[in-house]
Amino acid sequence: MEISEKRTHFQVRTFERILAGYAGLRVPFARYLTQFFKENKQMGSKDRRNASRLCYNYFRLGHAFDGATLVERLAMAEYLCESQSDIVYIYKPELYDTMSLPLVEKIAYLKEHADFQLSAVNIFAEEISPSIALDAYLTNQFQQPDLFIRLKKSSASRVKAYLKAEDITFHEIDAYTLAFKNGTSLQAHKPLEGLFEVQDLSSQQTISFMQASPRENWWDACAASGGKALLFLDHFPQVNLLVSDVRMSILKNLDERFANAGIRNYRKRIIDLLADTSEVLGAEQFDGVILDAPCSGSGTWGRTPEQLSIFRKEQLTEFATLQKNIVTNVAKHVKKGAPLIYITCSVFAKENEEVVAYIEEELGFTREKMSYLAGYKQQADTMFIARLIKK
Ligand SMILES: C[S@@+](CC[C@H](N)C(=O)[O-])C[C@H]1O[C@@H](n2cnc3c(N)ncnc32)[C@H](O)[C@@H]1O
Repeated sequence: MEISEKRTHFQVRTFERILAGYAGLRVPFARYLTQFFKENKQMGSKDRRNASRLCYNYFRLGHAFDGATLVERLAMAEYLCESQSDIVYIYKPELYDTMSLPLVEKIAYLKEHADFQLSAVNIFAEEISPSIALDAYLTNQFQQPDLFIRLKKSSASRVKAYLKAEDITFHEIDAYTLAFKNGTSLQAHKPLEGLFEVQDLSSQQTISFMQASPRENWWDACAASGGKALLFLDHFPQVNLLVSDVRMSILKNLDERFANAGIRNYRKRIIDLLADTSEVLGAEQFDGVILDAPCSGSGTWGRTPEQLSIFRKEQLTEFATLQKNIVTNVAKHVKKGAPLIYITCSVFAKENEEVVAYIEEELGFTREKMSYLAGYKQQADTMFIARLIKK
């Protein structure tokens, strides 16, 4: 399409208006944007797509080029995130010719010619675990992660045949895991209903840390809407599972998802893991506990890049304290010799390795294994998982 200065300026004005309205708010940007579009019904779908792209690209810059103007920063973000952009053509024409280079080369180019510092993207870079390949992780923040689905064993070939017939592009990670470019809409395809779960690749990979035997009693202590619980029951259908969360509303979503998956046999409780858990559980102990703890979510900031600008340092300490308090309560309900599976979607050592050290030193567990699920290598989220055995 021909480059129109007038159209581009208009897009930039809209972008500025959206950002000005979001300043100081601490809600997820996606929620704010949906509201903005509702209040601006004159915007067509193309305008909305464009505005969304500019904002998300802008957020991906984090704190890099903090001293530059808003429009200069937007142009830099467009340069790094896209291979073509009218905004770069108009506001940073000197960069336009190198736009189609691979991302790593564009980063190298900006380092040399524009004093770009990759570590400025995430001002908490020092907190990121040494087990994460920092440059690869930060570079990956400039790309939107893929959409992943998990297929039911019984319907995997049916789903793949349908996708091929409908010409929907996907990448097969393994027999039951498919990746799609983000923005692919599968919800609209009625024949696929109930045949898959949307679940990030790293989240799917957590199953390799959970071995369970039939008739064992397990507890998913932060079940939310049941992503991990569904995965777990898919692999270990004969296990008795208790699911709990502090939020009643999210457990309603879990009920719906379990019903759609045909799972009826499970126990469900509302449990605040910061309160006295014996009020609900008594002295009950489990053959295995999954603790997918509340965390900064920094391993998923590729999907919520606004966090690079709005996350505060105090929050990291608050999360680490919360995690230690929660795990102290949960640990009492693990049988001797049984596993506690500790999971976060964070890349910060304070929420991961340091919590694992606390569990070992203060709560009487031995670490069997721990690992980062390095989603940044596969356009997915990054997660942390540890398997600890009660002594
Ligand atoms: C990372 S999410 C769990 C995601 C879920 N396991 C899944 O796979 O979709 C963490 C959950 O911990 C819950 N949570 C936060 N504080 C809690 C508390 N004090 N007691 C119990 N659950 C809590 C949140 O409501 C949230 O649903």
